[in-house]
Amino acid sequence: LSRRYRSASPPGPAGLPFVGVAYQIPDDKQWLKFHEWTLRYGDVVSSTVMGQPTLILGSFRAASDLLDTKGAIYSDRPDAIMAGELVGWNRGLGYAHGPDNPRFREFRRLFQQFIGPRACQDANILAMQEEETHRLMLRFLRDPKNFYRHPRESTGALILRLAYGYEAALDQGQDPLVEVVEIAMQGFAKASEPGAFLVDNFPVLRYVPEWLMPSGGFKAVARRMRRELDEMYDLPFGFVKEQMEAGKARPSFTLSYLEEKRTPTPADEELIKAAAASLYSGGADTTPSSMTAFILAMMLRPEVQERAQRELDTVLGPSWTRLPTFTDRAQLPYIEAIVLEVLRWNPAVPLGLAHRLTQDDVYRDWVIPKGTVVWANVWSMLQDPVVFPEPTEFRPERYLKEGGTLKELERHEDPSIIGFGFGRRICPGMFFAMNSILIGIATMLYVFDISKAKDENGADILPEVDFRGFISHPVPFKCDIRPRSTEAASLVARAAAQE
Ligand code: HEM
Repeated sequence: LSRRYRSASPPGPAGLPFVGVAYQIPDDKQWLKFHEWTLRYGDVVSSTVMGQPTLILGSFRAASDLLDTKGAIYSDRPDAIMAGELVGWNRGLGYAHGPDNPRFREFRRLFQQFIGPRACQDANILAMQEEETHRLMLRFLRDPKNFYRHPRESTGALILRLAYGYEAALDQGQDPLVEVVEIAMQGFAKASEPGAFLVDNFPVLRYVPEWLMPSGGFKAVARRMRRELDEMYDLPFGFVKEQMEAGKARPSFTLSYLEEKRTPTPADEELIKAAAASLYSGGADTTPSSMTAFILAMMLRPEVQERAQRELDTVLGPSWTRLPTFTDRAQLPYIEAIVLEVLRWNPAVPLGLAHRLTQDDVYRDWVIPKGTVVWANVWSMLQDPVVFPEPTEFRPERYLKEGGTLKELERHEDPSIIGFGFGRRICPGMFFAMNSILIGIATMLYVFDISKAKDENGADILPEVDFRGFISHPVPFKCDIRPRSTEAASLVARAAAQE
Protein backbone atom coordinates (compact mmCIF):
# COMPACT_ATOMS: atom_id res chain seq x y z
CA LEU A 1 0.00 0.00 0.00
CA SER A 2 1.17 3.50 -0.70
CA ARG A 3 1.75 5.78 2.28
CA ARG A 4 -1.07 7.99 1.08
CA TYR A 5 -3.69 5.25 1.50
CA ARG A 6 -2.27 3.94 4.73
CA SER A 7 -2.55 7.29 6.41
CA ALA A 8 -6.27 7.64 5.65
CA SER A 9 -8.93 7.36 8.35
CA PRO A 10 -12.09 5.36 7.81
CA PRO A 11 -14.93 7.50 6.45
CA GLY A 12 -17.39 9.13 8.80
CA PRO A 13 -19.44 12.22 9.61
CA ALA A 14 -17.61 15.53 9.78
CA GLY A 15 -18.08 17.33 13.06
CA LEU A 16 -17.52 20.78 14.47
CA PRO A 17 -14.10 21.90 15.70
CA PHE A 18 -13.24 20.29 19.03
CA VAL A 19 -16.71 18.99 19.98
CA GLY A 20 -16.72 16.87 16.80
CA VAL A 21 -19.99 14.95 16.43
CA ALA A 22 -20.85 15.08 20.15
CA TYR A 23 -24.00 17.07 19.53
CA GLN A 24 -25.18 14.80 16.73
CA ILE A 25 -25.33 11.85 19.12
CA PRO A 26 -28.74 11.68 20.87
CA ASP A 27 -29.16 11.12 24.61
CA ASP A 28 -30.89 7.79 24.09
CA LYS A 29 -30.65 5.03 21.48
CA GLN A 30 -27.27 6.17 20.30
CA TRP A 31 -27.07 2.87 18.41
CA LEU A 32 -29.69 4.08 15.91
CA LYS A 33 -27.57 7.11 15.03
CA PHE A 34 -24.48 4.91 14.78
CA HIS A 35 -26.42 2.49 12.60
CA GLU A 36 -27.46 5.33 10.31
CA TRP A 37 -23.77 6.24 9.90
CA THR A 38 -22.92 2.61 9.17
CA LEU A 39 -25.51 2.55 6.38
CA ARG A 40 -24.09 5.78 4.98
CA TYR A 41 -20.31 5.31 5.42
CA GLY A 42 -19.70 1.59 5.84
CA ASP A 43 -19.09 -0.91 8.63
CA VAL A 44 -16.11 1.03 10.03
CA VAL A 45 -16.98 4.66 10.75
CA SER A 46 -14.57 7.15 12.24
CA SER A 47 -15.36 10.45 13.88
CA THR A 48 -14.30 12.67 16.73
CA VAL A 49 -16.26 13.17 19.95
CA MET A 50 -15.04 16.03 22.18
CA GLY A 51 -11.55 15.76 20.71
CA GLN A 52 -11.51 12.01 21.14
CA PRO A 53 -10.97 9.84 18.01
CA THR A 54 -13.85 7.39 17.91
CA LEU A 55 -14.52 4.32 15.80
CA ILE A 56 -17.90 2.68 15.31
CA LEU A 57 -17.97 -0.92 14.15
CA GLY A 58 -21.21 -1.93 12.46
CA SER A 59 -20.46 -5.49 11.34
CA PHE A 60 -19.51 -8.67 13.15
CA ARG A 61 -16.52 -9.04 10.85
CA ALA A 62 -15.00 -5.69 11.74
CA ALA A 63 -15.71 -6.13 15.46
CA SER A 64 -14.23 -9.61 15.48
CA ASP A 65 -11.17 -8.63 13.38
CA LEU A 66 -10.32 -5.81 15.75
CA LEU A 67 -11.66 -6.64 19.20
CA ASP A 68 -11.29 -10.45 19.15
CA THR A 69 -8.29 -11.07 16.90
CA LYS A 70 -6.32 -8.02 17.97
CA GLY A 71 -7.63 -8.15 21.51
CA ALA A 72 -4.15 -7.54 22.94
CA ILE A 73 -4.30 -3.92 21.81
CA TYR A 74 -8.06 -3.28 21.76
CA SER A 75 -9.00 -4.15 25.33
CA ASP A 76 -8.48 -1.00 27.32
CA ARG A 77 -11.40 1.11 28.51
CA PRO A 78 -11.66 4.89 28.10
CA ASP A 79 -11.39 6.99 31.28
CA ALA A 80 -14.76 7.50 32.87
CA ILE A 81 -14.26 10.64 34.93
CA MET A 82 -17.48 10.80 36.93
CA ALA A 83 -18.41 7.12 37.39
CA GLY A 84 -14.87 5.71 37.28
CA GLU A 85 -12.50 8.20 38.82
CA LEU A 86 -14.65 10.42 41.04
CA VAL A 87 -17.21 7.92 42.31
CA GLY A 88 -14.73 5.05 42.30
CA TRP A 89 -16.20 2.40 40.02
CA ASN A 90 -12.80 2.18 38.28
CA ARG A 91 -11.73 0.08 41.28
CA GLY A 92 -14.02 -2.64 39.82
CA LEU A 93 -13.79 -4.61 36.60
CA GLY A 94 -16.06 -2.82 34.11
CA TYR A 95 -14.11 0.46 34.15
CA ALA A 96 -10.68 -1.02 34.93
CA HIS A 97 -7.89 -0.35 32.49
CA GLY A 98 -6.62 -3.41 30.68
CA PRO A 99 -5.33 -5.66 29.37
CA ASP A 100 -1.90 -5.55 31.04
CA ASN A 101 -3.12 -4.13 34.31
CA PRO A 102 -2.52 -6.87 36.96
CA ARG A 103 -5.73 -5.94 38.73
CA PHE A 104 -7.72 -6.44 35.53
CA ARG A 105 -6.10 -9.86 35.02
CA GLU A 106 -6.83 -10.92 38.55
CA PHE A 107 -10.49 -9.88 38.21
CA ARG A 108 -10.85 -11.83 34.96
CA ARG A 109 -9.17 -14.87 36.51
CA LEU A 110 -11.57 -14.77 39.44
CA PHE A 111 -14.63 -14.46 37.24
CA GLN A 112 -13.44 -17.26 34.99
CA GLN A 113 -12.79 -19.49 37.96
CA PHE A 114 -16.08 -18.80 39.65
CA ILE A 115 -18.60 -18.23 36.83
CA GLY A 116 -16.74 -19.31 33.69
CA PRO A 117 -18.21 -21.95 31.37
CA ARG A 118 -17.14 -24.89 33.54
CA ALA A 119 -17.85 -23.31 36.90
CA CYS A 120 -21.37 -22.46 35.75
CA GLN A 121 -22.14 -26.18 35.50
CA ASP A 122 -21.43 -26.52 39.22
CA ALA A 123 -24.41 -28.14 40.96
CA ASN A 124 -24.46 -25.49 43.73
CA ILE A 125 -24.70 -22.64 41.28
CA LEU A 126 -27.36 -24.35 39.17
CA ALA A 127 -29.41 -25.17 42.27
CA MET A 128 -29.15 -21.56 43.38
CA GLN A 129 -30.49 -20.41 40.00
CA GLU A 130 -33.35 -22.91 40.07
CA GLU A 131 -34.31 -21.88 43.60
CA GLU A 132 -34.27 -18.17 42.82
CA THR A 133 -36.39 -18.91 39.74
CA HIS A 134 -39.00 -20.60 41.96
CA ARG A 135 -39.07 -17.52 44.14
CA LEU A 136 -39.42 -15.36 41.04
CA MET A 137 -42.44 -17.43 39.99
CA LEU A 138 -43.94 -16.96 43.45
CA ARG A 139 -43.60 -13.19 43.01
CA PHE A 140 -45.42 -13.38 39.64
CA LEU A 141 -48.11 -15.51 41.25
CA ARG A 142 -48.68 -13.20 44.22
CA ASP A 143 -48.40 -9.90 42.44
CA PRO A 144 -48.74 -10.30 38.67
CA LYS A 145 -49.47 -6.61 38.05
CA ASN A 146 -46.01 -5.55 39.22
CA PHE A 147 -44.32 -8.05 36.90
CA TYR A 148 -41.85 -5.39 35.80
CA ARG A 149 -40.26 -5.26 39.26
CA HIS A 150 -39.89 -8.97 39.95
CA PRO A 151 -37.05 -9.97 37.60
CA ARG A 152 -34.95 -7.12 38.95
CA GLU A 153 -35.50 -8.08 42.58
CA SER A 154 -34.93 -11.69 41.78
CA THR A 155 -31.66 -11.05 39.93
CA GLY A 156 -30.50 -8.83 42.78
CA ALA A 157 -31.24 -11.61 45.27
CA LEU A 158 -29.43 -14.16 43.09
CA ILE A 159 -26.30 -12.03 42.81
CA LEU A 160 -26.25 -11.41 46.56
CA ARG A 161 -26.25 -15.17 47.06
CA LEU A 162 -23.61 -15.73 44.41
CA ALA A 163 -21.33 -12.94 45.58
CA TYR A 164 -21.75 -13.22 49.37
CA GLY A 165 -23.93 -16.22 50.18
CA TYR A 166 -26.46 -13.72 51.51
CA GLU A 167 -30.13 -14.69 51.56
CA ALA A 168 -32.28 -11.61 50.92
CA ALA A 169 -35.83 -11.50 52.29
CA LEU A 170 -38.45 -12.38 49.66
CA ASP A 171 -40.17 -9.13 50.48
CA GLN A 172 -37.07 -7.04 50.00
CA GLY A 173 -38.48 -3.65 50.98
CA GLN A 174 -37.02 -3.91 54.46
CA ASP A 175 -33.78 -5.76 53.75
CA PRO A 176 -30.87 -3.54 54.87
CA LEU A 177 -28.32 -5.08 52.55
CA VAL A 178 -30.55 -4.95 49.50
CA GLU A 179 -31.12 -1.30 50.27
CA VAL A 180 -27.42 -0.45 50.49
CA VAL A 181 -26.70 -2.20 47.21
CA GLU A 182 -29.66 -0.62 45.44
CA ILE A 183 -28.61 2.87 46.49
CA ALA A 184 -25.05 2.36 45.26
CA MET A 185 -26.38 0.95 41.99
CA GLN A 186 -28.56 4.00 41.45
CA GLY A 187 -25.36 6.06 41.72
CA PHE A 188 -23.66 3.76 39.24
CA ALA A 189 -26.48 4.13 36.70
CA LYS A 190 -26.67 7.91 37.09
CA ALA A 191 -22.92 8.50 37.01
CA SER A 192 -22.51 6.21 33.97
CA GLU A 193 -25.24 7.88 31.93
CA PRO A 194 -23.59 9.46 28.89
CA GLY A 195 -23.86 13.24 29.08
CA ALA A 196 -25.31 13.35 32.61
CA PHE A 197 -22.23 15.11 34.03
CA LEU A 198 -20.37 17.81 32.13
CA VAL A 199 -17.07 16.75 33.66
CA ASP A 200 -17.08 13.66 31.42
CA ASN A 201 -16.95 15.90 28.35
CA PHE A 202 -14.70 18.56 29.89
CA PRO A 203 -12.30 16.66 32.17
CA VAL A 204 -10.51 19.85 33.23
CA LEU A 205 -13.57 20.62 35.34
CA ARG A 206 -12.37 18.02 37.83
CA TYR A 207 -9.72 20.51 38.98
CA VAL A 208 -12.32 23.11 39.98
CA PRO A 209 -12.50 23.15 43.80
CA GLU A 210 -15.77 22.02 45.30
CA TRP A 211 -16.33 25.26 47.25
CA LEU A 212 -16.46 27.20 43.97
CA MET A 213 -19.47 25.22 42.73
CA PRO A 214 -23.06 25.90 43.77
CA SER A 215 -23.84 23.35 46.54
CA GLY A 216 -20.62 21.59 45.69
CA GLY A 217 -21.86 20.69 42.17
CA PHE A 218 -20.88 17.35 40.71
CA LYS A 219 -18.12 16.95 43.29
CA ALA A 220 -20.57 16.84 46.16
CA VAL A 221 -22.69 14.36 44.21
CA ALA A 222 -19.61 12.22 43.51
CA ARG A 223 -18.59 12.30 47.18
CA ARG A 224 -22.00 11.07 48.26
CA MET A 225 -22.02 8.32 45.62
CA ARG A 226 -18.54 7.26 46.66
CA ARG A 227 -19.65 6.92 50.26
CA GLU A 228 -22.57 4.78 49.09
CA LEU A 229 -20.24 2.64 47.00
CA ASP A 230 -17.92 2.18 50.00
CA GLU A 231 -20.91 0.91 51.97
CA MET A 232 -21.66 -1.54 49.19
CA TYR A 233 -18.05 -2.73 49.42
CA ASP A 234 -17.97 -3.05 53.19
CA LEU A 235 -21.38 -4.15 54.42
CA PRO A 236 -21.84 -7.43 52.52
CA PHE A 237 -18.16 -8.22 52.97
CA GLY A 238 -18.59 -7.73 56.72
CA PHE A 239 -21.49 -10.17 56.56
CA VAL A 240 -19.28 -12.88 54.97
CA LYS A 241 -16.54 -12.30 57.59
CA GLU A 242 -19.05 -12.60 60.42
CA GLN A 243 -20.48 -15.77 59.00
CA MET A 244 -16.98 -17.21 58.62
CA GLU A 245 -16.14 -16.42 62.22
CA ALA A 246 -19.35 -18.10 63.30
CA GLY A 247 -18.40 -21.11 61.13
CA LYS A 248 -21.57 -20.89 59.05
CA ALA A 249 -20.58 -19.07 55.85
CA ARG A 250 -22.39 -20.36 52.75
CA PRO A 251 -20.49 -20.98 49.51
CA SER A 252 -19.94 -17.72 47.61
CA PHE A 253 -17.56 -15.82 45.36
CA THR A 254 -16.18 -13.86 48.32
CA LEU A 255 -15.82 -16.93 50.53
CA SER A 256 -13.93 -18.91 47.85
CA TYR A 257 -11.46 -16.10 47.41
CA LEU A 258 -10.87 -15.60 51.11
CA GLU A 259 -10.35 -19.34 51.53
CA GLU A 260 -7.98 -19.45 48.55
CA LYS A 261 -5.87 -16.71 50.15
CA ARG A 262 -5.99 -18.29 53.65
CA THR A 263 -4.58 -15.18 55.35
CA PRO A 264 -5.85 -12.40 53.10
CA THR A 265 -4.05 -9.06 53.28
CA PRO A 266 -5.99 -5.77 53.34
CA ALA A 267 -5.14 -5.45 49.61
CA ASP A 268 -6.65 -8.90 48.93
CA GLU A 269 -9.75 -7.89 50.85
CA GLU A 270 -10.09 -4.66 48.90
CA LEU A 271 -9.78 -6.58 45.63
CA ILE A 272 -12.46 -9.13 46.42
CA LYS A 273 -14.82 -6.39 47.61
CA ALA A 274 -14.39 -4.64 44.26
CA ALA A 275 -14.79 -7.90 42.32
CA ALA A 276 -18.00 -8.79 44.14
CA ALA A 277 -19.39 -5.29 43.56
CA SER A 278 -18.56 -5.70 39.83
CA LEU A 279 -20.69 -8.83 39.69
CA TYR A 280 -23.55 -6.72 40.83
CA SER A 281 -22.91 -3.79 38.49
CA GLY A 282 -22.68 -6.09 35.46
CA GLY A 283 -25.58 -8.32 36.28
CA ALA A 284 -28.23 -6.35 38.15
CA ASP A 285 -29.91 -4.65 35.22
CA THR A 286 -29.08 -6.86 32.23
CA THR A 287 -30.79 -10.18 32.95
CA PRO A 288 -34.02 -8.41 34.01
CA SER A 289 -34.02 -6.53 30.69
CA SER A 290 -34.05 -9.88 28.87
CA MET A 291 -36.81 -11.30 31.06
CA THR A 292 -39.05 -8.28 30.52
CA ALA A 293 -38.43 -8.35 26.76
CA PHE A 294 -39.37 -12.04 26.83
CA ILE A 295 -42.70 -11.25 28.53
CA LEU A 296 -43.42 -8.61 25.90
CA ALA A 297 -42.55 -11.02 23.08
CA MET A 298 -44.87 -13.71 24.45
CA MET A 299 -47.74 -11.26 24.47
CA LEU A 300 -47.08 -10.39 20.87
CA ARG A 301 -46.58 -13.97 19.66
CA PRO A 302 -49.13 -16.26 21.38
CA GLU A 303 -48.39 -19.05 18.89
CA VAL A 304 -44.72 -19.05 19.98
CA GLN A 305 -45.87 -19.36 23.56
CA GLU A 306 -48.18 -22.26 22.74
CA ARG A 307 -45.50 -24.15 20.87
CA ALA A 308 -43.08 -23.68 23.78
CA GLN A 309 -45.70 -24.90 26.25
CA ARG A 310 -46.34 -28.00 24.13
CA GLU A 311 -42.62 -28.73 24.20
CA LEU A 312 -42.51 -28.34 27.98
CA ASP A 313 -45.64 -30.44 28.53
CA THR A 314 -44.16 -33.25 26.45
CA VAL A 315 -40.92 -33.26 28.42
CA LEU A 316 -42.39 -32.76 31.90
CA GLY A 317 -45.53 -34.80 31.51
CA PRO A 318 -49.15 -33.74 32.01
CA SER A 319 -49.46 -33.97 35.79
CA TRP A 320 -47.69 -30.89 37.21
CA THR A 321 -45.44 -32.89 39.49
CA ARG A 322 -42.28 -30.89 39.08
CA LEU A 323 -40.88 -27.69 37.59
CA PRO A 324 -38.28 -27.60 34.78
CA THR A 325 -34.63 -28.06 35.76
CA PHE A 326 -31.33 -27.65 33.93
CA THR A 327 -31.28 -31.40 33.23
CA ASP A 328 -34.22 -30.86 30.85
CA ARG A 329 -32.24 -28.44 28.73
CA ALA A 330 -31.17 -30.81 25.94
CA GLN A 331 -34.81 -31.72 25.35
CA LEU A 332 -35.96 -28.12 25.05
CA PRO A 333 -34.59 -26.81 21.73
CA TYR A 334 -37.53 -24.49 21.19
CA ILE A 335 -37.01 -22.85 24.59
CA GLU A 336 -33.34 -22.46 23.73
CA ALA A 337 -34.33 -20.80 20.45
CA ILE A 338 -36.58 -18.38 22.35
CA VAL A 339 -33.63 -17.45 24.59
CA LEU A 340 -31.47 -16.70 21.53
CA GLU A 341 -34.23 -14.65 19.96
CA VAL A 342 -34.72 -12.62 23.17
CA LEU A 343 -31.00 -11.79 23.19
CA ARG A 344 -31.25 -10.69 19.56
CA TRP A 345 -34.60 -8.90 19.54
CA ASN A 346 -33.72 -6.67 22.51
CA PRO A 347 -29.97 -6.86 23.12
CA ALA A 348 -29.62 -5.76 26.75
CA VAL A 349 -26.45 -3.78 26.00
CA PRO A 350 -26.99 -2.61 22.40
CA LEU A 351 -23.69 -0.77 22.13
CA GLY A 352 -21.66 -3.02 24.39
CA LEU A 353 -19.13 -1.07 26.45
CA ALA A 354 -16.48 1.11 24.84
CA HIS A 355 -13.03 -0.37 24.22
CA ARG A 356 -9.86 1.70 23.79
CA LEU A 357 -6.89 1.03 21.55
CA THR A 358 -3.50 1.08 23.28
CA GLN A 359 -1.22 1.52 20.25
CA ASP A 360 -1.43 2.69 16.62
CA ASP A 361 -2.95 0.08 14.33
CA VAL A 362 -3.56 -0.49 10.63
CA TYR A 363 -6.82 -2.09 9.50
CA ARG A 364 -7.81 -2.59 5.88
CA ASP A 365 -6.41 0.58 4.26
CA TRP A 366 -6.65 2.73 7.34
CA VAL A 367 -4.53 3.92 10.19
CA ILE A 368 -6.29 3.82 13.56
CA PRO A 369 -4.48 6.00 16.10
CA LYS A 370 -3.61 4.90 19.63
CA GLY A 371 -6.20 6.05 22.15
CA THR A 372 -9.15 5.62 19.76
CA VAL A 373 -12.39 4.75 21.55
CA VAL A 374 -14.13 1.84 19.82
CA TRP A 375 -17.83 1.02 19.95
CA ALA A 376 -19.05 -2.30 18.55
CA ASN A 377 -22.66 -1.72 17.59
CA VAL A 378 -24.17 -5.00 18.75
CA TRP A 379 -27.63 -3.75 17.76
CA SER A 380 -26.58 -3.25 14.09
CA MET A 381 -25.18 -6.78 13.95
CA LEU A 382 -28.28 -8.35 15.45
CA GLN A 383 -30.61 -6.40 13.17
CA ASP A 384 -28.73 -7.25 9.96
CA PRO A 385 -31.47 -8.44 7.55
CA VAL A 386 -28.97 -10.56 5.60
CA VAL A 387 -28.23 -12.69 8.66
CA PHE A 388 -31.62 -12.30 10.40
CA PRO A 389 -34.36 -11.80 7.77
CA GLU A 390 -37.17 -9.47 8.93
CA PRO A 391 -35.14 -8.57 11.98
CA THR A 392 -37.84 -6.69 13.88
CA GLU A 393 -39.97 -9.87 14.03
CA PHE A 394 -39.64 -12.11 17.10
CA ARG A 395 -39.09 -15.48 15.44
CA PRO A 396 -37.34 -18.31 17.35
CA GLU A 397 -37.75 -20.62 14.32
CA ARG A 398 -34.80 -18.89 12.68
CA TYR A 399 -32.44 -20.97 14.85
CA LEU A 400 -34.12 -24.31 14.14
CA LYS A 401 -33.76 -26.97 11.50
CA GLU A 402 -36.78 -28.39 9.76
CA GLY A 403 -37.19 -31.21 12.34
CA GLY A 404 -37.15 -28.74 15.25
CA THR A 405 -33.59 -29.32 16.45
CA LEU A 406 -31.20 -26.40 16.87
CA LYS A 407 -29.05 -25.36 13.91
CA GLU A 408 -25.30 -25.20 14.41
CA LEU A 409 -24.86 -21.47 14.34
CA GLU A 410 -21.79 -19.70 13.11
CA ARG A 411 -20.43 -17.01 15.39
CA HIS A 412 -21.91 -14.15 13.38
CA GLU A 413 -25.36 -15.81 13.51
CA ASP A 414 -25.31 -16.47 17.23
CA PRO A 415 -26.86 -13.80 19.49
CA SER A 416 -25.46 -15.58 22.55
CA ILE A 417 -22.00 -14.67 21.27
CA ILE A 418 -22.57 -11.24 19.75
CA GLY A 419 -24.81 -9.97 22.55
CA PHE A 420 -22.09 -10.36 25.19
CA GLY A 421 -19.34 -8.28 23.58
CA PHE A 422 -15.87 -9.03 22.34
CA GLY A 423 -12.31 -10.10 22.98
CA ARG A 424 -10.72 -9.89 26.38
CA ARG A 425 -13.60 -7.76 27.61
CA ILE A 426 -16.34 -10.19 26.65
CA CYS A 427 -18.96 -10.39 29.38
CA PRO A 428 -17.58 -12.66 32.12
CA GLY A 429 -21.13 -13.27 33.35
CA MET A 430 -22.41 -14.60 30.02
CA PHE A 431 -22.77 -18.27 31.00
CA PHE A 432 -24.36 -17.40 34.29
CA ALA A 433 -26.73 -14.96 32.55
CA MET A 434 -27.69 -17.47 29.84
CA ASN A 435 -28.54 -20.06 32.48
CA SER A 436 -30.63 -17.60 34.48
CA ILE A 437 -32.57 -16.55 31.40
CA LEU A 438 -33.06 -20.11 30.20
CA ILE A 439 -34.41 -21.46 33.47
CA GLY A 440 -36.48 -18.30 34.02
CA ILE A 441 -38.11 -18.57 30.59
CA ALA A 442 -38.68 -22.33 30.74
CA THR A 443 -40.27 -22.17 34.20
CA MET A 444 -42.38 -19.15 33.42
CA LEU A 445 -43.77 -20.74 30.24
CA TYR A 446 -44.49 -23.99 32.03
CA VAL A 447 -46.44 -22.31 34.81
CA PHE A 448 -48.03 -19.19 33.36
CA ASP A 449 -50.01 -17.94 30.41
CA ILE A 450 -48.88 -14.51 29.33
CA SER A 451 -51.39 -12.44 27.40
CA LYS A 452 -52.49 -8.91 26.62
CA ALA A 453 -54.23 -7.02 29.41
CA LYS A 454 -57.84 -5.99 28.76
CA ASP A 455 -59.40 -2.55 29.09
CA GLU A 456 -62.73 -1.93 30.88
CA ASN A 457 -64.64 -3.01 27.73
CA GLY A 458 -62.79 -6.27 27.54
CA ALA A 459 -60.72 -5.25 24.51
CA ASP A 460 -57.00 -6.06 24.28
CA ILE A 461 -54.63 -3.30 25.36
CA LEU A 462 -51.98 -3.19 22.66
CA PRO A 463 -48.50 -2.60 24.07
CA GLU A 464 -46.11 -0.05 22.70
CA VAL A 465 -43.10 -1.98 21.42
CA ASP A 466 -40.14 0.21 22.18
CA PHE A 467 -36.87 -0.19 24.06
CA ARG A 468 -34.92 2.50 25.85
CA GLY A 469 -31.80 3.07 27.87
CA PHE A 470 -28.11 2.30 27.65
CA ILE A 471 -29.12 -0.99 29.27
CA SER A 472 -32.10 -1.36 27.00
CA HIS A 473 -35.47 -2.15 28.58
CA PRO A 474 -38.92 -2.32 27.02
CA VAL A 475 -40.90 0.82 27.84
CA PRO A 476 -43.53 0.00 30.51
CA PHE A 477 -46.49 -1.99 29.24
CA LYS A 478 -49.51 -3.78 30.67
CA CYS A 479 -49.80 -7.51 30.60
CA ASP A 480 -51.85 -10.35 32.03
CA ILE A 481 -49.94 -13.14 33.75
CA ARG A 482 -51.96 -16.02 35.19
CA PRO A 483 -51.19 -19.60 36.18
CA ARG A 484 -52.07 -22.19 33.54
CA SER A 485 -53.96 -24.25 36.14
CA THR A 486 -54.57 -24.42 39.89
CA GLU A 487 -52.12 -27.34 39.97
CA ALA A 488 -49.47 -25.12 38.35
CA ALA A 489 -50.06 -22.44 41.00
CA SER A 490 -49.78 -24.87 43.91
CA LEU A 491 -46.68 -26.44 42.38
CA VAL A 492 -44.96 -23.04 42.44
CA ALA A 493 -46.07 -22.33 45.99
CA ARG A 494 -44.82 -25.76 47.10
CA ALA A 495 -41.47 -25.46 45.31
CA ALA A 496 -40.75 -22.01 46.73
CA ALA A 497 -41.80 -23.05 50.25
CA GLN A 498 -39.38 -25.99 50.29
CA GLU A 499 -36.33 -23.77 49.87
C1 HEM B 1 -28.47 -10.60 29.42
C2 HEM B 1 -27.45 -10.52 30.23
C3 HEM B 1 -26.16 -9.83 29.94
C4 HEM B 1 -25.72 -9.22 28.79
C5 HEM B 1 -26.46 -9.06 27.45
C6 HEM B 1 -24.39 -8.70 29.06
C7 HEM B 1 -23.62 -8.03 28.14
C8 HEM B 1 -22.37 -7.49 28.39
C9 HEM B 1 -21.59 -6.75 27.43
C10 HEM B 1 -22.00 -6.45 25.99
C11 HEM B 1 -20.44 -6.37 28.06
C12 HEM B 1 -19.30 -5.54 27.45
C13 HEM B 1 -18.34 -6.45 26.71
C14 HEM B 1 -17.28 -5.69 25.95
O1 HEM B 1 -16.74 -4.70 26.46
O2 HEM B 1 -16.98 -6.08 24.80
C15 HEM B 1 -20.50 -6.86 29.42
C16 HEM B 1 -19.51 -6.68 30.38
C17 HEM B 1 -19.58 -7.15 31.67
N1 HEM B 1 -20.57 -7.96 32.20
FE1 HEM B 1 -22.24 -8.60 31.24
N2 HEM B 1 -24.05 -9.01 30.35
C18 HEM B 1 -25.08 -9.70 30.93
C19 HEM B 1 -25.13 -10.22 32.21
C20 HEM B 1 -24.10 -10.17 33.12
C21 HEM B 1 -24.10 -10.81 34.42
C22 HEM B 1 -25.24 -11.68 34.96
C23 HEM B 1 -22.92 -10.47 35.04
C24 HEM B 1 -22.39 -10.86 36.39
C25 HEM B 1 -22.87 -11.81 37.13
C26 HEM B 1 -22.18 -9.61 34.12
C27 HEM B 1 -20.96 -9.03 34.39
C28 HEM B 1 -20.25 -8.23 33.51
C29 HEM B 1 -19.00 -7.54 33.85
C30 HEM B 1 -18.30 -7.57 35.20
C31 HEM B 1 -18.58 -6.86 32.68
C32 HEM B 1 -17.32 -6.02 32.51
C33 HEM B 1 -16.21 -6.88 31.90
C34 HEM B 1 -14.91 -6.12 31.63
O3 HEM B 1 -14.92 -4.90 31.63
O4 HEM B 1 -13.87 -6.79 31.43
N3 HEM B 1 -22.92 -9.45 32.97
N4 HEM B 1 -21.67 -7.56 29.60
